Amino acid sequence: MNSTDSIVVINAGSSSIKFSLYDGAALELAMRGKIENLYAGVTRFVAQDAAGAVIDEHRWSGGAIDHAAGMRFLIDFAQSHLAGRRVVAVGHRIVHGGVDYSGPQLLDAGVLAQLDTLVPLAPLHLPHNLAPVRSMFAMAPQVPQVGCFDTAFHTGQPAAAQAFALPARITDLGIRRYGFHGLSYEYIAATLPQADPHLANAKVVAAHLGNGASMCAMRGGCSVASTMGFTAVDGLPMGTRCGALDPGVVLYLIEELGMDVAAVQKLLYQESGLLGVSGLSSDMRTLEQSGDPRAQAAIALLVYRIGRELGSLAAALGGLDALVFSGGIGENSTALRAAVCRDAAWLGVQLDAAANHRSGDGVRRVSTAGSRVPVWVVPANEELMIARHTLDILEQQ
Ligand SMILES: Nc1ncnc2c1ncn2[C@@H]1O[C@H](COP(=O)(O)OP(=O)(O)O)[C@@H](O)[C@H]1O
Ligand SMILES: CC(=O)OP(=O)(O)O
Ligand SMILES: [Mg+2]
Repeated sequence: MNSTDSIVVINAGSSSIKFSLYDGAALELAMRGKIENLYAGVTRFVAQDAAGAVIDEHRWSGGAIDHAAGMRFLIDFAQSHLAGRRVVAVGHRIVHGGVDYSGPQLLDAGVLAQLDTLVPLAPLHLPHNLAPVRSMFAMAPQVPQVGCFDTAFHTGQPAAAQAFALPARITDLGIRRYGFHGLSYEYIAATLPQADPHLANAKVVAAHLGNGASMCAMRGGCSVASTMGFTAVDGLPMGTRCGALDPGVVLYLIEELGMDVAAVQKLLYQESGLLGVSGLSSDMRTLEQSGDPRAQAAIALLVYRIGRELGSLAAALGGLDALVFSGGIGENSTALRAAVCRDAAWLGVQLDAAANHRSGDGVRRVSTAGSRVPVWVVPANEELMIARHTLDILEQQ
């Protein structure tokens, strides 16, 4: 890697595509951009330079922008802003690695074919994660591409945390709990001890609350348990996903309501969560600004489920030394942080109202000096983890 060599990172989520450009072996951020609200009423694109200054913005209305159109736009944008840089690798977030991929992986046609078989385990994500890899191979076959898996960080969880109480012949097929948002948790695990060295070996629960949402129990920076399981529909209610559900509900939907697999999948992944409960929107900002009681009911259900999971994850850890908020909601919603922390007072959590409201976009502590359990906000940075893993793989070639 010399100073004009760069790594491109692509993080295709369920409702957004983020990209970042990192320069040289020090992985200095040169530029980042995001298309958000794909498929929704107004899709927004914004690109920023390393200092955070906006260098371009764009809006589309009418729900016309899907993942493919978003990627085409981003590729055109990135190509016209490379300014003499040489792209030496592209790193991708890939949501599911199944049983076979427990670390970053150089991608090729064989790996892609294997990952295609995991699409039913992450229908909202994996097709959108894999499509840009194929477009890049078609455009620039000589540029190495690296896949970084959301599931990888959780592979060291204790056996009990990974198990469903199903017969061994089913478990042996790989039907077990995996956990997701691993790149986000890995970044938090790396960042928190820098903010407070006392937390290096601590029992930490981190909540990644974005359009997809999960929580992770970490001990000494390693994943011990997660609210997401076999798929990213488990655990907390999300923008459009239902979260944990009695499996009997699925049987009832099929047997008694006559729904087929596609209809059940659409209901659980795209019509539930904040959108389904409120009947209004999957977007937390919209719900918070709404006076409609259904919007408040949806937020209250999310807060309730976060509180229940927090107790469960603290039990998995045998205690709680710190609580971390991340993701679009966790970083920005002061009201949600306040509600969650109020309910978690019994665990020794005491939020500092002024610190919670103070605007800022860096790593920050938002609990009182006397709070037994410190509360931190750590802005998600899955992209930096992907860039680091991609560089590691490049250096091993
Ligand atoms: N200022 C804010 N207040 C409350 N919620 C916010 C704010 N900014 C963003 N959000 C919420 O964050 C969520 C999107 O999170 P994000 O992590 O960007 O999504 P993704 O999982 O697609 O990457 C949306 O529900 C959005 O409304
Ligand atoms: C795993 C997952 O839910 O991802 P996202 O938050 O990008 O939807
Ligand atoms: Mg996300």
